[in-house]
Amino acid sequence: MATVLDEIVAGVREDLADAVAATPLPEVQRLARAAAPPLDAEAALRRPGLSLIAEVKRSSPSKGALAAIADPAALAADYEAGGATAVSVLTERRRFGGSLDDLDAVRRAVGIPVLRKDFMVEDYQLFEARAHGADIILLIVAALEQDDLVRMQALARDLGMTALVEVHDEAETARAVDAGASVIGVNARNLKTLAVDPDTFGSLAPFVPDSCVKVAESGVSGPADAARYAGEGADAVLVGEALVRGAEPRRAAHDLIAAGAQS
Ligand SMILES: O=P(O)(O)OC[C@@H](O)[C@@H](O)c1c[nH]c2ccccc12
Repeated sequence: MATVLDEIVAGVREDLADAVAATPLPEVQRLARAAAPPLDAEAALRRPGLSLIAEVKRSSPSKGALAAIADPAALAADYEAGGATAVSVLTERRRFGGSLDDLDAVRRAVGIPVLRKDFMVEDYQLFEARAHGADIILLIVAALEQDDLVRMQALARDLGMTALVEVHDEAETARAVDAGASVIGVNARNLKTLAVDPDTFGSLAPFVPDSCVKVAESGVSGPADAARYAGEGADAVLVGEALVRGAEPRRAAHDLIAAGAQS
């Protein structure tokens, strides 16, 4: 039976065919090489203290519409002012309501690294991310064959971007490490069932080498969750829903970082 992840990837592939028809690969490659140089996101994430990757997220497959984000640039600027290390922008259209327009708006608004958060299954999408100013791309191990994971990670590096390699279980963590990932994200949300298990990070962190940046993704509802992940060894937390739903994203970002620093 097709999982949610399979369905999302199928939709992404359909949209991708339209993108390639509109802007063929050689053109998107040219735009990627011509873009302003990428920021060193990995170095930023390695700075002491708990880093926050704050997400611009309109909808999710599990909860539907999360927030009417009228001005993604203003939201991202608030995240930066609150001390976020990087901004994640969901660009997947069908289930998350995102777009490359959101990425462009955020890129213009902030001076910190920007993550293109999408379901990357073709090299084309990496060039496209770079052309739109991304410094970080997401590679979901569960959505990729090992040779694709290895090749796409190398391509991200070649383009000067950082790959955030996402895992959900021990086997995927081993694949990420084998692929030479230097930034590993443990997603507490199972992309097959959409359930969040807050113990996922703590149980997988011991399998992530200390040389890697460890990112705890999903299910952070407030400062206590950020502090817990920091205590379990997270270098960074990736937070979406709690930030977009709140009234004061700048303060909320600040409070998450402060809680991580204390633990
Ligand atoms: O909104 P949350 O629970 O704070 O989660 C943010 C982020 O971890 C989540 O959006 C996410 C993590 N990995 C993904 C992969 C694809 C789409 C979305 C995601």
